[in-house]
Amino acid sequence: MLQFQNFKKSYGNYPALKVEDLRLEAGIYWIKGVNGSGKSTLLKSIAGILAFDGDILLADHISIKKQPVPYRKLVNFAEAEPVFPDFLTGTEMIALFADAKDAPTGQQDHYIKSMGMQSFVDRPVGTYSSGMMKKISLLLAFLGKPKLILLDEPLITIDTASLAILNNWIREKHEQEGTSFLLSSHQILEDGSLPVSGELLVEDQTLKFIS
Ligand SMILES: Nc1ncnc2c1ncn2[C@@H]1O[C@H](COP(=O)(O)OP(=O)(O)OP(=O)(O)O)[C@@H](O)[C@H]1O
Repeated sequence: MLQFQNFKKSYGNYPALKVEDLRLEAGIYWIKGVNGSGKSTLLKSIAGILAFDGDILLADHISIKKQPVPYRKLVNFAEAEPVFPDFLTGTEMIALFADAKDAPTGQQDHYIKSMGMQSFVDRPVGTYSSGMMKKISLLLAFLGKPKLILLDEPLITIDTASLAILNNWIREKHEQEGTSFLLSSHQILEDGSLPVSGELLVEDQTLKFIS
C-alpha cells in the first residue's frame, strides 16, 4: 500500500526523520511516539504538505514526486489542529474538498447526519468550537475514494459519543472501500473496536514497524 524509498526529512540542519526502506501492506495502523518524535512530520510528508528527500509510493507505483496529482487525490489528511479560513462555512469547505477529491454527489450527507453536524455545518467555521472544527476536518478527510487516510491526533477535542462514530466511519471505509489508515494518537484505543493491522513507532528519528 505504501512504500518509503530513502526518505529523509530535515528542518534546516536538524535531521527530523529518516526511513530508508519500509513497505506497509493495506490496513489500519496506529502511529506511536513521544512528543516531538516526528509523528506529524511523518504524516505531513506522506500527505504531500512537507518537502523531503527520497520518495513515497502509493500502491507500488504512484509516486508522490512523479505523479503528484493522482497521488494527492488518493491520500487524504486531517491535521491535529485544523485551521481553515474563518469566513467559509462548513458547507463551502465540503464543496471545495469534494470537488478536489472527485467525491460522489451527496457523499457528505451520511457523515453530516451520523455525527450530528446539521446544526452548524452552514455556519462560518470561524464560529466553530474546537470539537466542531475537528469534526469538519475529519469529514473532509473521508471525502472521495482515497486509498489512504491520515488522521493526526483524531481523538483530541471530540466527545466520547463522536469517538464511537468516528470508529464506525473508519471501519466502514476500510471494509467497504479497502481504504487504509494511519492514525497518530497519544490515547491509543485498546478496546478492540477497530481492526488494527499493526503499530508503528517513531523513535530516534526513524520509523519502525513494531507489531
Ligand atoms: N517547522 C519546523 N521547524 C523546525 N523544526 C521542526 C518544525 N516542525 C517540527 N520540528 C521539529 O521536528 C521534530 C518532530 O516534530 P513533530 O511535530 O513531527 O513531532 P510529533 O511526534 O508530532 O510531536 P507531538 O506528539 O508533540 O505532536 C521536533 O523536534 C520538532 O521540534
